[in-house]
Amino acid sequence: MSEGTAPSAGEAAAVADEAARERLRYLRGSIDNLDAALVHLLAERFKCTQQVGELKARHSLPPADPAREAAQIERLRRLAEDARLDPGFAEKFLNFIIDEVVRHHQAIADRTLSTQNGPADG
Ligand SMILES: C=C(O[C@@H]1C=C(C(=O)O)C=C[C@H]1O)C(=O)O
Repeated sequence: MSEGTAPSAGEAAAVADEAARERLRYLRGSIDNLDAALVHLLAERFKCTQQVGELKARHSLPPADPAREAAQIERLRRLAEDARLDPGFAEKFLNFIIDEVVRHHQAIADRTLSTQNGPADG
C-alpha cells in the first residue's frame, strides 16, 4: 500500500483476506484444543466404565442397565437444552458411547466366564 493514498480495492481485499485467515487460524486453534479435551475426557470416562465392567463381571451383573441409560439420556437432554446444544444430537452422542461401553462390558463378562470355567475342551 503506498503512503498517503487511499488503498486500492485490491489492497483492501488483501487486508480483509489476511484478517479472515488470521481469524480462521485462531478459531481452529480453539477447535484443536477442544478436540484434545474431548479425547482426554473420553479416555477418563472409559477408564471408569472399564472398572464398572470388571465389577459387574465379578458379581454376575448384566453388562447393560437400560434404566440407568434412560435416566442419563433424560439428564443429558436437559443439560443440552440449557447449553443450547441440539438435545437430539446429545442423545445420539451418548447412545454411541454407551453402545461401545456395553460391548466392552459384554467382552469382559465373556472373558471372566471363560476364565472361571477354564479352557474349553478340544
Ligand atoms: C457404565 C455402566 O454400564 C453401562 C454403560 C453406561 C454408560 O456408559 O454410561 C450406562 C449404563 C450401562 O448400560 C453402568 O451400569 O453404570
